Amino acid sequence: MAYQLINGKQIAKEIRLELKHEVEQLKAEGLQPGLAVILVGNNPASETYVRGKIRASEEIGIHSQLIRMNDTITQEDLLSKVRELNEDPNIHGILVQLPLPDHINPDKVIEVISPSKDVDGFTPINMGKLVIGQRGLLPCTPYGIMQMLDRTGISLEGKHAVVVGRSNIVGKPMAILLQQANATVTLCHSRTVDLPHYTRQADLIIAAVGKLNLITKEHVKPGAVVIDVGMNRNDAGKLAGDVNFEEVAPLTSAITPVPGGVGPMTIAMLMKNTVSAAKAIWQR
Ligand SMILES: NC(=O)C1=CN([C@@H]2O[C@H](COP(=O)(O)OP(=O)(O)OC[C@H]3O[C@@H](n4cnc5c(N)ncnc54)[C@H](OP(=O)(O)O)[C@@H]3O)[C@@H](O)[C@H]2O)C=CC1
Ligand SMILES: Nc1nc(=O)c2c([nH]1)NC[C@@H]1CN(c3ccc(C(=O)N[C@@H](CCC(=O)O)C(=O)O)cc3)C=[N+]21
Ligand SMILES: [Mg+2]
Repeated sequence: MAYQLINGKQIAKEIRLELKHEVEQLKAEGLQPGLAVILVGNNPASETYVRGKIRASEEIGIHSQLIRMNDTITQEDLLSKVRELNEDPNIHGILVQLPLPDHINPDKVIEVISPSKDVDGFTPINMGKLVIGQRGLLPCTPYGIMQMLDRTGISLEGKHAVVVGRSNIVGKPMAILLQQANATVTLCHSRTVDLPHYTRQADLIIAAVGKLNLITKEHVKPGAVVIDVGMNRNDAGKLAGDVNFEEVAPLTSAITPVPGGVGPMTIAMLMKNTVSAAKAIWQR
């Protein structure tokens, strides 16, 4: 069966181009959006992702500042840095790259980020707004997936969406957004008994676990749409998702690849949130 390969890389490129034009206009009016990225330590995966974020900012014309901190830094010093950025008028978006070293409590760090500069959408205020349906900054990965589905013309109304993974940064906000788009949502996790029983009923599967090849052909109903959030390394050391692409893709009506699917959308939405934050802060 022919399936549609959802080209997240291309959709993300289009969004970045739209943002570039918007930033050109804002700059002409005297506003340059600014993003600060804090990277603690030198985890190689984090280095790659942060580089992607800085590169996208430069391309769009967003002022970016990369703040590197040693992994021996104290939690208090990290909190002070965030508070300083909260007060910096040239910075409209603050992102603290996760994961953080074990001696730092990520919840404490996220909590001090000003909600109006929280371009990850991770603060309790923005998470709370999401849950009660108020406008706020949305978490980039679920937001990017919603944009990707929308721009691909995949409707959600009345569909059964099964989200696998319940993290605060992907699975949980994803389930909320899908439900707000009138899908019927099932949220699965590591204690789910008989995962394929649920995923086989899905019109849309969102796999956000972090386990190579977790989703096989036995998990998928013919014609389903499959979105792969996972970022894993396979035996050959290559990036691969949670979905066994080779065997699953022919069963689907549409599927995202890894790389080139959800990842680039996440970065595009970070850029979108930074522009939105800049406009909102500027207007008040
Ligand atoms: N492309 C992108 O832009 C992004 C990709 N990622 C990637 O997505 C993946 C998930 O990230 P994240 O949400 O942060 O990960 P977490 O590790 O925080 O969460 C993983 C979730 O998967 C669940 N889980 C674990 N094993 C199973 C299983 N066998 N069956 C069903 N559910 C299971 C866990 O359940 P429980 O709650 O019970 O522990 C948990 O809810 C990772 O590969 C990450 O690298 C993440 C962010 C952005
Ligand atoms: N505060 C915070 N915010 C995040 O948004 C955040 C985070 N911490 N910690 C880690 C996860 C992971 N994440 C990704 C972003 C882009 C790609 C991405 O661009 N992936 C490319 C490939 C990149 C490569 O080649 O390695 C792709 O899928 O095509 C992947 C993963 C954001 N995260
Ligand atoms: Mg991807």
